Amino acid sequence: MSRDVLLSCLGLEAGYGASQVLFGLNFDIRAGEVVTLLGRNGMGKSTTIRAVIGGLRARRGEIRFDGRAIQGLSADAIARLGVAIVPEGRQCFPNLSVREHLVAFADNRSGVREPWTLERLYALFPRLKERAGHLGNQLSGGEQQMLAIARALSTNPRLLILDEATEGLAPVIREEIWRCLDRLKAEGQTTLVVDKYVERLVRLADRHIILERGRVAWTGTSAELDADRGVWHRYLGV
Ligand SMILES: Nc1ncnc2c1ncn2[C@@H]1O[C@H](COP(=O)(O)OP(=O)(O)OP(=O)(O)O)[C@@H](O)[C@H]1O
Repeated sequence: MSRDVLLSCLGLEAGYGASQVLFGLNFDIRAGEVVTLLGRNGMGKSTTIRAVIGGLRARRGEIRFDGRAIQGLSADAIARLGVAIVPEGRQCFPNLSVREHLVAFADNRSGVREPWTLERLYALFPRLKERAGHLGNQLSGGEQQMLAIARALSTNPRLLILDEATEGLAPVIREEIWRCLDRLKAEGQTTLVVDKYVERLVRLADRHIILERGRVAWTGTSAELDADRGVWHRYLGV
């Protein structure tokens, strides 16, 4: 049975000043799916995400979220519709405690019956419970990343987006983040992931979208990507 489309980009074009980066992207993400956006450096992954979250205006085309065109809305309005981003570089507040990060933005944007509570977030990331009173700038890189994910979840997003969330983390911490995403997937969290670790992403995600110079060059399931090393070589340089 096909699930409802939550996010779709239709002929999306975007860029910076005179340089066009996205040349008519088309893709869908259905409710409950975990989808990755892959591609070598500079192919337009972060630019796509910026356009989706309202940080960069689409020049042409349409971005639809839950059936509604959102490409003209502010980043704030898009966030309130239930799109949460875990940005590159974590961006925790240095002078807020862990607990404050998790209560200050709490909301139930997806209107679920059992929203994330502080207790559930601490159960997902026990380390954050141990650090509840620590300030953002007293946390390790891995703890900051967990906090960034937990903070995004505290808004009960309909779509969670992670942009290079494991960048610069030790392998053991990275795996901890992946396992948390496995659990979120099992709970039905729709997620868009940009990351480099294709081997691990094949185990985590349902589908993959590969960008090549601002266009969708390949899409397929994890089984299809796993079976075609030519695609890895051609588009991902691995
Ligand atoms: N703020 C900006 N101003 C001008 N050009 C930019 C800006 N951000 C990105 N670009 C350019 O847009 C193109 C796509 O960049 P983008 O960051 O979307 O790629 P990416 O696929 O996310 O790669 P990476 O993994 O390196 O972040 C690149 O040529 C990049 O130099």
